[in-house]
Amino acid sequence: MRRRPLAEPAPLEIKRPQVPWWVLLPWWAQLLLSPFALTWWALLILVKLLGLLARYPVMLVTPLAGWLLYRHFGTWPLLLGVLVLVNILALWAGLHWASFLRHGWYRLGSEWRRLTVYARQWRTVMRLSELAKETRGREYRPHLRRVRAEGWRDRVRVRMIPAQAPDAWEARRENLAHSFGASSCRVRVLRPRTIELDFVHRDPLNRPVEVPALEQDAEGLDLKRVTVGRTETGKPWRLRLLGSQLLVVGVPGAGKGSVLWSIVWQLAPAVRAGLVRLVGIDPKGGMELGQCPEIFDRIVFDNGPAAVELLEQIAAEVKERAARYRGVRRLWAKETGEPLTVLVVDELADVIAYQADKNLRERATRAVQTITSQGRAPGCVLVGLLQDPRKEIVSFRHLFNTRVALRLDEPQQVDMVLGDGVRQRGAAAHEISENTPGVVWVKEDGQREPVRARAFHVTDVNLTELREYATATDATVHEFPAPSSTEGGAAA
Ligand SMILES: Nc1ncnc2c1ncn2[C@@H]1O[C@H](COP(=O)(O)OP(=O)(O)OP(=O)(O)O)[C@@H](O)[C@H]1O
Repeated sequence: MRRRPLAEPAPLEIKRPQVPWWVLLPWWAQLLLSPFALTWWALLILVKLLGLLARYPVMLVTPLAGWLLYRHFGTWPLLLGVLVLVNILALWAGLHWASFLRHGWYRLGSEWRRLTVYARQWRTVMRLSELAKETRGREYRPHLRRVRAEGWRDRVRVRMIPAQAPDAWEARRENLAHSFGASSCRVRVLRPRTIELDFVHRDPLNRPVEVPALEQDAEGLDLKRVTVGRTETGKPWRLRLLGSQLLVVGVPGAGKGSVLWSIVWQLAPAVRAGLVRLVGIDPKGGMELGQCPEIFDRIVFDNGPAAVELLEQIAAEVKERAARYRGVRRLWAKETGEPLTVLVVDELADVIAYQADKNLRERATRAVQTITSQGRAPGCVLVGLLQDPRKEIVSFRHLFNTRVALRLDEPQQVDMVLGDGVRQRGAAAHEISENTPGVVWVKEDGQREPVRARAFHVTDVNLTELREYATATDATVHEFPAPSSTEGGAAA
């Protein structure tokens, strides 16, 4: 009788050995193909070497030049060469620190960090974080492209593997940051299949940005590029006011006030010169705008009938100006002979959503919609501040073409404020620290990339200065040219 085995044999758990196809060719065919194969390999090695040279030019060329100098001329010329190089670099740094940092120090830093951090660990991190995939014996691994170190962050460009989406990287941001020794990691989509990872080491916006001195006249002010703070790359944060409608959203204490006062601060010379007219509504009883009411032409401190009437007057002004400009000009300019109207509504929701009187609420909503949808060309700008960006509160967010997200609670709120896909490009407003009020993510229509910036820190002392400035009597008033006969005729 046959005895049954005690246990089933385990399935064979080894990989089938794979041999290259050319091994199976007859020897004469291999001999015939060998010159082509050798040329191919030589070309491959050459391309690899050129690739290395392109990635590490400073780190390869400098020692190579030193070695050649030493071989041909000896030790002293080498030392002399090193001395000359050090002096040139010191002179460069002394004369133009910014360009030395950008093209010298950061260039070397990029190569160094690529070699010692990213290239060294790339394969392991990709495999362990399951961003590399294996199928039918072949491994697909995301490709490490350009690395740029900028001191506070490293920008690492990556080509994703087929069938991969940026979401996979979004979900592993923490893992990647820890693996590469950064404090956080942002994912930005550059184009199909190519993303850029920002490995942030420190926040360049962790210190408040001081307000500049008040300008005495409005000569240098460009209403399409009003500087209201500094971006994380160290450049001025410029907001487009002319031709814009602005929505500023943030949780309480996020620093909405600083965005608002930075705008007013920079507009003050134009207000004094009569080029800009500021109108304000502060439903919180003047807690915010009441700090410097003198700068406003008209101001209302509640969300009742007075606020609604003011909104309706501005909406009527929009329509009247639009009728006059029709066929004459496409956008407000100084030459129209009338000021740009900037309407600031602190806590917009109090006027259009929380007002208990349905009639007032609806009238306010209609007026705000008219201003935001038609106000751009006739020179009426709405700066609306908001805590809650939900659709039930403001259903016409799309009418604001510049959107500023301060600190928010949830990722969904970021999408509501900045629009779909902007968070995927790195604008993580829900991750702004409580310790950095005034830090924002801004998205302007027509600009692909969102910008991270910090508004000026406008203190109580600055606001006192602004009050004095607004009430000073020695201001130079801008002389508007007489409106052209066509515009005047249309108005009549
Ligand atoms: N840009 C900034 N730089 C430094 N500190 C700031 C900045 N903006 C605001 N702060 C500080 O953060 C705190 C809250 O700011 P602010 O009152 O402007 O917030 P808010 O969003 O307007 O709050 P709320 O909705 O309650 O009015 C204040 O103490 C202010 O000094």
